[in-house]
Amino acid sequence: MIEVRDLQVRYAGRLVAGVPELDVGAGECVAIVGESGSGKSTTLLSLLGLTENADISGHVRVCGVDVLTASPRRLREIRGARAALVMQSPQSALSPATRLGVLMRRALRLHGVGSGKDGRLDEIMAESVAAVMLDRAILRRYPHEISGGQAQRFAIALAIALGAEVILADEPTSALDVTVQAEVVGVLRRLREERDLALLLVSHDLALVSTIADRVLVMKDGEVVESGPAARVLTEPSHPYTRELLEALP
Ligand SMILES: Nc1ncnc2c1ncn2[C@@H]1O[C@H](COP(=O)(O)OP(=O)(O)OP(=O)(O)O)[C@@H](O)[C@H]1O
Repeated sequence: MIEVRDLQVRYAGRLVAGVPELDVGAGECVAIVGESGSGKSTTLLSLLGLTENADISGHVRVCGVDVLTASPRRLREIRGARAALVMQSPQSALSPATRLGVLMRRALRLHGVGSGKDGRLDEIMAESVAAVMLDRAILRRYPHEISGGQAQRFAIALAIALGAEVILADEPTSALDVTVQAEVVGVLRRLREERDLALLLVSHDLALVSTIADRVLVMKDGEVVESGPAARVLTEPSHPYTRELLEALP
């Protein structure tokens, strides 16, 4: 689903993200961890061709599309629909005067989901909301009427309704309190298993990562300093920086 080789992202000549190798298959979860400014978000955004003004080299394939050479049209086809980005505070990205149901319906129509005469649109919306354990009544609410955890789950529901095969999540739970974080992670974990989603997660929260990721990439100052199975990296880190991150855990 995601295949990265020798990715280098530079701003004004400075290397801000260098990733030699990153693969995420269907049903897998890979996490990128590291301190603020280490290049995690830049890596994630570059996978959808969303790093404006950056010089990018290497090979990036997402859902079969060669991202670095694809036309804007081809990129628009995978963005949102096949590969969805879930950000830290999705509420701010939602139009404030539009009910969530209207917003979801528009997004689905835009991508041609549930179109035709079979009237599947309502069914798809109801199914996706149920899949993230939200009450259907949420579709009648406005963005300011829902909590951060609900907004996060709605963003995931939207991705599912659109038929996403890949979810790229940037600090999906860091704005939430601990109980709600666990709920959102639980939803992601279940969906990954039930729907074979490929999940790439950016987080500075190693405790969270240990509960969901199969593999971990540790980034520092724009470079991957360590990578491997989560169980190994998080228990027997080989790089001093990873040890530092682990020691900083409460
Ligand atoms: N559009 C841009 N133009 C110039 N520099 C940028 C741009 N976007 C990011 N950077 C720089 O790239 C580096 C990596 O930033 P990035 O946001 O990827 O880090 P991060 O690890 O995700 O940090 P955080 O956890 O704080 O989001 C930073 O030094 C940042 O200032």
